[in-house]
Amino acid sequence: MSLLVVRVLAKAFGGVQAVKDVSFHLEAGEMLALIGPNGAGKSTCFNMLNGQLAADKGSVLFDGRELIGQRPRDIWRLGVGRTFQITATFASMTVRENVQMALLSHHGELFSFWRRASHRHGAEADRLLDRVGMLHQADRACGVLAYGDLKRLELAVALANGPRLLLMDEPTAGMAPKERVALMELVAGIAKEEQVSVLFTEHDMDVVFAHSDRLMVLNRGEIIATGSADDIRSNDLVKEVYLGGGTTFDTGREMKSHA
Ligand SMILES: Nc1ncnc2c1ncn2[C@@H]1O[C@H](COP(=O)(O)OP(=O)(O)OP(=O)(O)O)[C@@H](O)[C@H]1O
Repeated sequence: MSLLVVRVLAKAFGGVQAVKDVSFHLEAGEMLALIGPNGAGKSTCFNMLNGQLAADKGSVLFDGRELIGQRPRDIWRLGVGRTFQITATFASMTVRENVQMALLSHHGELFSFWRRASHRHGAEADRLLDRVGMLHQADRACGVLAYGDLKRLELAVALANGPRLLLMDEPTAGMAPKERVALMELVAGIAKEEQVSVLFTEHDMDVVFAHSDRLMVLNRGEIIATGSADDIRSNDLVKEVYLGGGTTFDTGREMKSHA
């Protein structure tokens, strides 16, 4: 059985049907990209999957358990992690301390005072930092990190929870092209080696085509296409939605308009 099975998920805001009967599945270790123009419903989908937003209807089975109706914290505890468009780390703490905080939280030890916290889970924090290529910066304050390094740290923080599914909302937003490739190679490696499934949204089509096993295209709340990069590239409806038809997906293109 698939790790994640989403069935007829829907959400309206007033008269706007933001997500309309969305159904899909995600396998262990799979990188699935959810793409679509601005306002297509991607964030709304994500917010329902992790419990931040109540669905109007539908079902989200994660490893056989229903997530709809559960609180975000409980969904997170079940192993659904999330990284944000805006990086969420503590600027005054060191890189290592940020990961230690996440590990404390994972182990249900957040009642500890920080003085104790800084002495806990150091080895595990370093292992995670090594995994994301940040061990050499472990003692630096988070506030002075370059943006790309913050994103790596954010990934380590998400991994501290031992997720089996990672929801990544535009993980490479604001990064230089080279950094984008490096971050997504890292994520793809982790997905395969540790069998973590990744559902991500992304506007950079180079990133999407290079690093997803499968893609889903959302338009006006509905999935209009699912398939491999080649399937999606050659899909006339997708081209129409993104490009107004007629053209091809160019290298470096960011798909943002035509909602
Ligand atoms: N809290 C809200 N209240 C009212 N309308 C909303 C709300 N959140 C989203 N919408 C509307 O729902 C639709 C889908 O929005 P959503 O943010 O999910 O799209 P998106 O694909 O994530 O867009 P983007 O790529 O710009 O982030 C849009 O029409 C949006 O205006």
